[in-house]
Amino acid sequence: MHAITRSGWIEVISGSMFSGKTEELLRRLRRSEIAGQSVAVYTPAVDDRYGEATIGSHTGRQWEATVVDNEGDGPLDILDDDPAEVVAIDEANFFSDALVEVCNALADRGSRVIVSGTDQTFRGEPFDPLPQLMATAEYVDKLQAICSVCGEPASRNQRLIEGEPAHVDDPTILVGAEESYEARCRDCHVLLTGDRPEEERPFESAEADSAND
Ligand SMILES: Nc1ncnc2c1ncn2[C@@H]1O[C@H](COP(=O)(O)OP(=O)(O)O)[C@@H](O)[C@H]1O
Ligand SMILES: Cc1cn([C@H]2C[C@H](O)[C@@H](COP(=O)(O)O)O2)c(=O)[nH]c1=O
Ligand SMILES: [Zn+2]
Repeated sequence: MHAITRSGWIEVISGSMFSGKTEELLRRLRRSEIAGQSVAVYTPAVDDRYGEATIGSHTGRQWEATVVDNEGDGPLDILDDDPAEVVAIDEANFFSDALVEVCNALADRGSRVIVSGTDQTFRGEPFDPLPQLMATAEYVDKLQAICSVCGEPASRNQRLIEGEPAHVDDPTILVGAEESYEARCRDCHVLLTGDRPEEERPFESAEADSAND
């Protein structure tokens, strides 16, 4: 916390998938631990890629975490825990907007809050609640990966279903890594649009169905 005001602050680490967000989060946590600060790490229940109670990078580094219900008011549970000096929340893109309130309440109480998450959906649209977190934070780092097609810096998340670009109507949430996503630049990012025959839809999209009602 700040010495004079005793308030904390929010740091956001964002950018495309594979850009090193989790590695950077783990680096900051290791440094906090070396400094002898108390650290609490949270991960959403939806993301079980690295085992339930850990956060993990694409290179295999891990850190123990508390699993939090990411839906609705679930993130508010974090406020019931004793406030740690450093509070880290990974995969912020899976949480509801309640996470913004939680991060601000923790910072008001004096914690250094480090939030990591990708800021764009596979469509290239803002991925809530990252825009709100980035606007409220004191510090924002936006990282880029390497475009899998051309090798330029990559800001976008290319979703691939059975090797083919995803369709604009596909659901927003699809947990995954290399098997379903690539980092791509603006120029190489591809999104299928237009009508598709029912049998070519790789999976049912609740969002598309409700939009068609
Ligand atoms: N296209 C890519 N661009 C950059 N790094 C990549 C790419 N694909 C795989 N990687 C690996 O992913 C690591 C970053 O992993 P991670 O921190 O988990 O990223 P993020 O949390 O942003 O998804 C890199 O250090 C590199 O080893
Ligand atoms: C673009 C996009 C991503 N996701 C999911 C896929 C992964 O499980 C995470 C991002 O992980 P990372 O640590 O940033 O590599 O988000 C999604 O559900 N929908 C999307 O549009
Ligand atoms: Zn490219």
